[in-house]
Amino acid sequence: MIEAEGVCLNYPDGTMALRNVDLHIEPGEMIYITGPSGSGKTSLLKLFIGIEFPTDGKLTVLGQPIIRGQASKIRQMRRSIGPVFQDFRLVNGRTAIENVMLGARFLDMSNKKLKENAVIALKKVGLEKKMFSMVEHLSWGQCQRVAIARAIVRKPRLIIADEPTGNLDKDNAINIMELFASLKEENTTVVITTHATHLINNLREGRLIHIESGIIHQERLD
Ligand SMILES: Nc1ncnc2c1ncn2[C@@H]1O[C@H](COP(=O)(O)OP(=O)(O)OP(=O)(O)O)[C@@H](O)[C@H]1O
Repeated sequence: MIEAEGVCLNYPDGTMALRNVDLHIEPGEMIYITGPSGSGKTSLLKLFIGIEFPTDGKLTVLGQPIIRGQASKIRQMRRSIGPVFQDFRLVNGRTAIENVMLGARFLDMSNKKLKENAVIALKKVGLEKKMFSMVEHLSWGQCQRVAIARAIVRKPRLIIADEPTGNLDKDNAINIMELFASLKEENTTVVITTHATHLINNLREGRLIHIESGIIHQERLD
C-alpha cells in the first residue's frame, strides 16, 4: 500500500521536515501518526498524497512512485485515496450532501446511487439531520464530519486524514475513531495524524508512528 525507503523531505528554505523514513504499510492497516507541532506529520501525509515529493529516498503509494514529472499518473492514483484535509476544503454555497457527493463525482455511478451512498456516509458520521444545510451554516466540527463523509463515500482503498478529530467533542471523536477502525473490514488502509493519544489507547488496535523532528519511531498496538 505504502513503501518508503530512506525518504527525506527538505523544503526549499532548508527545513529538514523528514529524515530517512523507512515504512511499510499493508492493506487494511490502521496507522496513527503522532508527534509535537512541527515534527513533520502533515509533511508525511503530503508525500503520501503526492503534493510534495521526496528530496531523497524512494516512496511508492498504491504502486505509484511519488516522483516529479508523473502528474497525470499521480492524479489517477489520488482517485483511490480519500483525503481529509486540516482545512476541510468544502465548497461553500453547496449543501452537506452535495459536498459529500462531490467526493465520488468521478466514479461510474448513477446520481441516485451516489445520493444513497452520500446519505449512508453522512449517517456514519452522525450528520444525517444536517444533510440539506449549506456548509457555511455548519459548525467547525460538523464541517469536519462532512469532510470525513466525503472521504469515505468513494470507498477509497486508502484514507489519509490530517487531525480528523481535531474539532470534535469526545463522543464524536470516539465515533469517528471507531468508524475509521471499522474500515479494516473492507480492507481500507487508514492513515491519520492525531493529538488524541487518549483515544488511541482506548482502541488498542493498529500501529502508532511517532515523529520527533522528522525522525519516525514505530510501535504496534495490537
Ligand atoms: N512549505 C513549507 N516550506 C518550508 N517549511 C515548511 C513547509 N511546510 C512545513 N514546513 C516546516 O516543516 C516542518 C514540519 O511541518 P509539518 O507541517 O509537517 O508539521 P506537523 O507535525 O504537521 O505540525 P502540526 O502538528 O503543527 O500541524 C516544520 O518545521 C514546518 O515549519
